[in-house]
Amino acid sequence: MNPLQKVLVADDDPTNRAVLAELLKPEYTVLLAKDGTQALERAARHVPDLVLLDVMMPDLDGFEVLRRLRADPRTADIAVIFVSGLGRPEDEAQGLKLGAADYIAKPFNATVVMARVALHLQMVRQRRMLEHLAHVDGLTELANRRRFDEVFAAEFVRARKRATPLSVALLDIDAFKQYNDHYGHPAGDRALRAVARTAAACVRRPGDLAARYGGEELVLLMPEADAGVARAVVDRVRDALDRLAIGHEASPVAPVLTVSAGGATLLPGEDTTALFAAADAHLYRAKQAGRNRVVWRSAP
Ligand SMILES: Nc1nc2c(ncn2[C@@H]2O[C@H](COP(=O)(O)OP(=O)(O)OP(=O)(O)O)[C@@H](O)[C@H]2O)c(=O)[nH]1
Repeated sequence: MNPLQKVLVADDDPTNRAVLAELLKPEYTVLLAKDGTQALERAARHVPDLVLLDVMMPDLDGFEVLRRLRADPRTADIAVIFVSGLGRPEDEAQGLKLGAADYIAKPFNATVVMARVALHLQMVRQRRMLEHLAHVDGLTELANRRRFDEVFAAEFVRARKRATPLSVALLDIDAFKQYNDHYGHPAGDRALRAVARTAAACVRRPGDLAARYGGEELVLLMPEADAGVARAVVDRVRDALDRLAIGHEASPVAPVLTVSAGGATLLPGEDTTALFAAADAHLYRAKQAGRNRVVWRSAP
């Protein structure tokens, strides 16, 4: 049992709240809400792993609270169990149709509540693990290409809607084949992890994403960064790698591991495919021009 998992108990009856809190406290972090409004506010602020939600509450009823939780991206995925005095099958069916994980009728049995809470929290952990595996590259621990594609599509929509800049940079390790040939594949893996860590440490703004696009190619997604800001981020990565000074005796470019980078900032009328292709084309130019440099698409 993970003591850090958070359970929010939302019930207008102080006795019910106290009973549930006492039950849950030894094993979970318990948060309390005395009505629907407070439940929504606490759920958005603390993002609990599970909500035990009363149905009949004075301001917003539990069904409405669940609808609003689902409508807010911050709380949409939180598991909800209804704990309700409405014990008719149609009430239970309505709760489950709205997307509740479970429905417990009052008066409840403490052992059954605890067993169901444990079961649903285990499912939450398993779902998170699957999401992690689906989104994270195993070697570098950066976001993987699938995750990048999802975030790129979402950030593109946001950038268009808000008329804010969106920049993409592709980074490719120079002479990495020679590195592997010279130092061996396990050392190549370590170097790749070091470059990934360095890149991740340099993209620090909320919304920024560093991902492994494939092989020895990383991609940085920088929402709200214009070309100047984004290029400075790539320069930071290159400076940090310089300081790290991972020896590369076999490189024709420098005695240490270097990267080439190509970047582009979204133009009016451009889609994600064209923006990515522009960054890629400029990476190619950086390689052609001798590697160990950044080439950014100039503004038209
Ligand atoms: N160790 C290791 N090597 C990888 C991994 N993914 C890709 N590579 C290697 O990266 C190398 C990429 O080779 P190339 O595409 O020729 O690129 P390069 O040698 O860096 O040449 P330039 O990019 O033109 O400077 C190949 O030897 C791949 O085997 C990985 O996960 N681990």
